[in-house]
Amino acid sequence: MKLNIFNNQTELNEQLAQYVIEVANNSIAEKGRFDFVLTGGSSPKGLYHLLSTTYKDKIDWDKTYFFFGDERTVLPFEKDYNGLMAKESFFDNLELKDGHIFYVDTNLSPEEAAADYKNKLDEHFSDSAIIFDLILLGMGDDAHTASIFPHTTLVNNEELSVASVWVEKLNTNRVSLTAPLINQAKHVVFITFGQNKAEALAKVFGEEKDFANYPSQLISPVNGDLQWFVDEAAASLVKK
Ligand SMILES: O=C1O[C@H](COP(=O)(O)O)[C@@H](O)[C@H](O)[C@H]1O
Repeated sequence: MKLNIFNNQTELNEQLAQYVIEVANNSIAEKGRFDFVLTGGSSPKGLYHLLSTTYKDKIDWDKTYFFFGDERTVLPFEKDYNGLMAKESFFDNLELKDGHIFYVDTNLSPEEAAADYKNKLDEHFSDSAIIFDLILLGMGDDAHTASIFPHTTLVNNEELSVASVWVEKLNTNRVSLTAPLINQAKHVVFITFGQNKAEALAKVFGEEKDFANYPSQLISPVNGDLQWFVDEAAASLVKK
């Protein structure tokens, strides 16, 4: 696990964009395509914009496939749908071919949407192991990641799968990749900045393992690498 600390969001996004470009180009050179899982929330908007404008020509988008680590159970493209944020800040700047974006179908019930997404992943990976090239993750100020929230069933889910989960504190369901599935990826990167993430980040990097309270601690790729891209503010309470 590597903790990369930057002075500010601008530097963080710039360096993370270079990292994504490198992983994308290596993946395309090695296997002919780049399977890229996006995070939702607000943190990645600047990165998505940078990749799809300034660095648009640095990645072969015809060989790139986009997925989502989690989705909120609002209807597709309604406010708060993670896919809407990605569409507006990323995809709308590119000329993507059909079939390159795997949205979660929230017209279905949460359970059905999770099963449907897992089927689509199995199909894309031709029924072999689902190993993404790069999974980008955010972290909430409660240390949740994807939609693996503290004290939810997803904390103890040991399947390599996609699951629906009831999140009591938000009074809603979510759909999320499970931690074991995330941990199959070749590269996992957290993007985390701002003072409001400082306490959670210190806990996640603390010596005590407490997955129920700090689900981001569950992320530990089996054969891949884990990087954190954070700013000084978020890292301010981490013991160095
Ligand atoms: O609800 C969510 O929150 C996390 C963190 O979001 P951020 O706004 O603090 O960046 C995000 O990673 C996840 O995809 C999203 O559904």
